[in-house]
Amino acid sequence: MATSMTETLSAAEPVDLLAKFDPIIQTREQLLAAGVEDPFNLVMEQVLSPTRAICNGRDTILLGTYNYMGMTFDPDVIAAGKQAMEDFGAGTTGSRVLNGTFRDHRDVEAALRDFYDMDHAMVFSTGYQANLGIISTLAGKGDYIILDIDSHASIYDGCAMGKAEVVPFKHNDVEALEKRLKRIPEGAGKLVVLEGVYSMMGDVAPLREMVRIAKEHGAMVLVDEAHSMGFIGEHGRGVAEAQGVIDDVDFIIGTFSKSVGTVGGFCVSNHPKFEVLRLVCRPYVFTAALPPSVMASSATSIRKLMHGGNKRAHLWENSRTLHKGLRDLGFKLGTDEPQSAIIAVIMPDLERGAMMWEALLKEGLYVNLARPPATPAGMTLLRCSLCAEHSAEQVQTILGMFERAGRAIGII
Ligand SMILES: Cc1ncc(COP(=O)(O)O)c(C=O)c1O
Repeated sequence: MATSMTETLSAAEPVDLLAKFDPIIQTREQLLAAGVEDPFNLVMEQVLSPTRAICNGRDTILLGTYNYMGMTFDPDVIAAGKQAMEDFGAGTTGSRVLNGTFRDHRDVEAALRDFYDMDHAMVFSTGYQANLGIISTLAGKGDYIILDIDSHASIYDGCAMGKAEVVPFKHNDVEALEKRLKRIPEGAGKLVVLEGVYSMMGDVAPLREMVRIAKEHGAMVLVDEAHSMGFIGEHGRGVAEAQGVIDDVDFIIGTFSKSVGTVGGFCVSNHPKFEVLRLVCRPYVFTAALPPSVMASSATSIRKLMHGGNKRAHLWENSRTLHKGLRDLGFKLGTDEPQSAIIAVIMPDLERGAMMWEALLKEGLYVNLARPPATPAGMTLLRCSLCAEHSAEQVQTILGMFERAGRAIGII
């Protein structure tokens, strides 16, 4: 006898594939029940400048964006995007290897080659996809990826996709890296993956020593410079440049979603066979290319970043002032000295971190509430990221807000 469709569907109770996330749902509900505003429900209703926005109805200083160089509102960056949208339309509707390569995709890759003084540049839809694509394509089954344990999720996902053997080492520990490299079988393919600046704590990698050790052991080196492009190093090329090892790095990964102020990701390299990656890298081939407007804005921004000397100096000044001010107030910080534009304020626990985050928001300050699993060692952080457009007065205002909120919550 034939069973009806409804009977068949109601016969078996489905295993709820979302049930494994119950602890996350509970933590969130506890915080909401304690009256803490939902950090995931923040809406930028109007953006007034790179450093100010109306968020959830409040005029707010932005101290938690990656708009390090304030390029989102640069008039030339906006004009280039508008013009490209008029000339080429809103989107590409195709992969780079089919109908998705427009004039501005070529141009942004030329801008990247000039910026890094490298032979090859390949643009992806995001930095996440750049790591996913480049790492999974370079290192596959039988190869080894030796990576800092605090690496960004996109690096881990790239490793998982490629199925290489993953060998993590203790964060920023040169000896641990060497030990791991020594254990890898002779003749195996090896890719050492590092970041210039680690985005949770804002600390910088000892690339000079690490790149040397990697090379001594016959490994290729990839450095993700997402959080250093534009303001670290003599030409803003990042930590590898600042530490004098950029010529020994095989692949640099970067993103447009931070200093460049748009969206997109990239890899630059001097490797003579680099261009083959365009044919074999799945997250490059099997997705639509970014709109020409985004590419034109990005190219303009990158070229302006090449001449960003004064802005860089001001960003560093802001970073030093905020770091010293917070330390003097008694906050526990992620680094002893400011090493980048990110300053991590370590909270005693998630609950007080969330309360502090909310108190700051009520003061009119937005910072990132960073929590496990994104953070190292289960820490809760209030992550402050500075912009070259923050004025000296704004930095003082920010310190006043931290002082009031910190005293109200009892953290200082
Ligand atoms: C180190 C690092 N790599 C890659 C990415 C991904 O960049 P995107 O936002 O372009 O996907 C990020 C984003 O935060 C990052 O911090």
